[in-house]
Amino acid sequence: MTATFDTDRMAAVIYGSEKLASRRREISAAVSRIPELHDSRPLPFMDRLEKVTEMTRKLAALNKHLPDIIDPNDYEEGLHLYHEVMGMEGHPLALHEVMFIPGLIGQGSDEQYEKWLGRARRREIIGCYAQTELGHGSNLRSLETTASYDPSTREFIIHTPQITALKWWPGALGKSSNYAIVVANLIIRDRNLGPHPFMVQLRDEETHRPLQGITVGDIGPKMAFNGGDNGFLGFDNYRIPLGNLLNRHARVEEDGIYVKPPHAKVGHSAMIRVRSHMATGQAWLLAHSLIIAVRYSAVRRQGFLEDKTREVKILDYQTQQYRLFPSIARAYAFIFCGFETIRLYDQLILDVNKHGNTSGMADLHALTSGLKSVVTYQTGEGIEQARMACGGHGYSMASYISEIYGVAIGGCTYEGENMVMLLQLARYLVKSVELIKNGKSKELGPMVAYLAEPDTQEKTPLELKDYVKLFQMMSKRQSWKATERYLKLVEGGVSRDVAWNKTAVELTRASRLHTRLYIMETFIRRVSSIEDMNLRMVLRDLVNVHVNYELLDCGIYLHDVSLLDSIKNQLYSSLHSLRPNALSLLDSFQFSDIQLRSVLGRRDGHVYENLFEWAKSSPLNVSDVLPSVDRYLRPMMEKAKL
Ligand SMILES: CC/C=C\C/C=C\C/C=C\C/C=C\CCCCC(=O)SCCNC(=O)CCNC(=O)[C@H](O)C(C)(C)COP(=O)(O)OP(=O)(O)OC[C@H]1O[C@@H](n2cnc3c(N)ncnc32)[C@H](O)[C@@H]1OP(=O)(O)O
Ligand SMILES: Cc1cc2nc3c(=O)[nH]c(=O)nc-3n(C[C@H](O)[C@H](O)[C@H](O)COP(=O)(O)OP(=O)(O)OC[C@H]3O[C@@H](n4cnc5c(N)ncnc54)[C@H](O)[C@@H]3O)c2cc1C
Repeated sequence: MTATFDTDRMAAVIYGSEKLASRRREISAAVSRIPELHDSRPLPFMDRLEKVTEMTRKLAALNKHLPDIIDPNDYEEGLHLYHEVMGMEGHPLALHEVMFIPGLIGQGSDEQYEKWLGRARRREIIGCYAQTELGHGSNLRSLETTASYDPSTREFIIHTPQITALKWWPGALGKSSNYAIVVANLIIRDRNLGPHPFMVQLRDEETHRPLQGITVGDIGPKMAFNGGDNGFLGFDNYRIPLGNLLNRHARVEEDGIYVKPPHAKVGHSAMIRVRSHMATGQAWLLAHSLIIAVRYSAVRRQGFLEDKTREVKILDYQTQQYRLFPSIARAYAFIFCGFETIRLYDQLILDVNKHGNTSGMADLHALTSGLKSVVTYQTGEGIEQARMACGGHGYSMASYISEIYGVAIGGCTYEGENMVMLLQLARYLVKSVELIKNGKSKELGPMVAYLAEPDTQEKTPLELKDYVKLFQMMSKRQSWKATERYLKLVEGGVSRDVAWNKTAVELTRASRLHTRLYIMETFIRRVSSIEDMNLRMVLRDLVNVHVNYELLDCGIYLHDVSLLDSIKNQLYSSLHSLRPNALSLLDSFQFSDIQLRSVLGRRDGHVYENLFEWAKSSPLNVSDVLPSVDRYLRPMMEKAKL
């Protein structure tokens, strides 16, 4: 089937500009010409140590070639080059770029930039972000690592009081990093001032050996990210200079006077940054799995429809379309709302760092808390459907989908466990409903203004604005229902914390609906703004799939469920309309075969030949008879014959 649009033009919409889309193609082509930058053999055949070694080898090769391929100051070009060469299984600089440098920029003073930023950017030093501990990840107020100020030497003494205080999980900490931003409780004269970020040298810059007072190592294999070295870290009264407290916002004077930051949570900026980028990051993972599944579904033939002389492409089955197409729509929706969220984050950082204005922090915290939770969960769902859509071959590592899944669902946990983050958004929603109840609707932010709208009669949606209206109504009702349940318990004498816990499931439901509404609205807004009518029409088909699917999926929140019948029909017809463009919508992401690392999803479509070659290359097939057969199996069978 031929698509009705040009994938290069769609790539420009996905990546935000013609220039970036074409630079991405050039970068992929450049990488394809440099064998040193390719995996030396398929990653799924490697054990953990080989993977870590391979990632480190490629990283060093990349560092060498990087200035010939990209403008080192161009963040987007760099990101693409990394995805292409390093893939998704982790590497020594994984946290350096994502949290260490941004953490230093967000929390460090100009003087501290002078000291460490240039060195970090040149990669003279490698850093990570060490916050989570063995005993606590979500509840930052219970972190146990301490940084006690000693005015006599103008130093902080960093200490791990017990095993639960060991830092545990930080990416690239175990074996690669020689520096870390360590989050520890600042203690001045026995007063605990809460978690603060400190720049800490962990290893000798010459020998790479841990410094005296530091215990550091790798935490072992994980569901994914096994090319990376997530680590543990302990401190035994380890001293660092006063100047190592990252002090753009909070300061300690030499005599121990504490100058507090303009907002209690301003030190969380590195986390907010990653959360703001997660929608685009997850969209990219979802699109990876979908292109594999849709390419395969356009080649695989199984069973018959009308024509009994030729088996049908499995992509023509309505169930296959229902399994895959709503996720294509979500991948696009996540990309578009992700870009909008990144813009909001960039604006906030400018406001905070340049103008000391922290007024937007609560809004962005609420938004990104909900967004990271919904997007990671739905991405996991979509990838798992993509795997099942490939039948048995999806289960093989040749598809690479299980690796993508493992990486993606890490996002449900890191950067704030999803339930915990949904409950953060819920606090914001409850406060908003309380404002309305107290006659202060004017104080509501624009994203929650709909919570004050009166209920109207539900009617079959015909235009996009009708879908938004229905979704707003469902979301509003759930926020009110959860708030009223919570307040009733409080009014009945239950403590706020216990009442909150007794309402928590309803609260998370409210957060999900609010976030899904935001995703839907940004998707519609972006598609409506596209000038190229041809592209806009294709994306409009995608939006139709999205709004109908989302509404059906949330149908239990409607009062009049009879509406669902017409929505079902609209969904089935929009799946059918999308079929001719489904593959090209994914081709528009322009992932190269090198980047995809999937034998099943290669562009050439020679699925069976490629799978056979892959199987033949398995290390188990190097000899016809394995030593284990000689050692155990044959003797066992011989014995049975006696
Ligand atoms: C460019 C590329 C970037 C990303 C690429 C995309 C994908 C990534 C690819 C690969 C992944 C690689 C690496 C993964 C890296 C993972 C790194 C980590 O996981 S780092 C560790 C992360 N840890 C967490 O996220 C911990 C989660 N917990 C918290 O954040 C907090 O504890 C909490 C749950 C938010 C609660 O905070 P706290 O206990 O401090 O606050 P209180 O309960 O006291 O709440 C008081 C009040 O403050 C509000 N609040 C909390 N946080 C913020 C904030 N950041 N901003 C504004 N306001 C905040 C809170 O809501 C309360 O408000 P109130 O209701 O009182 O009004
Ligand atoms: C791949 C990966 C990479 C990571 N990288 C880093 C890194 O670079 N640096 C770093 O510092 N950390 C990192 N982490 C750690 C990560 O940030 C934490 O694991 C995460 O914040 C969750 O905390 P936790 O493990 O303590 O889970 P817990 O908080 O113990 O969660 C366990 C369960 O308890 C529930 N729960 C907890 N609190 C509440 C509550 N208040 N209300 C309701 N339910 C609750 C959760 O919903 C969950 O179901 C990484 C983790 C992973 C998986």
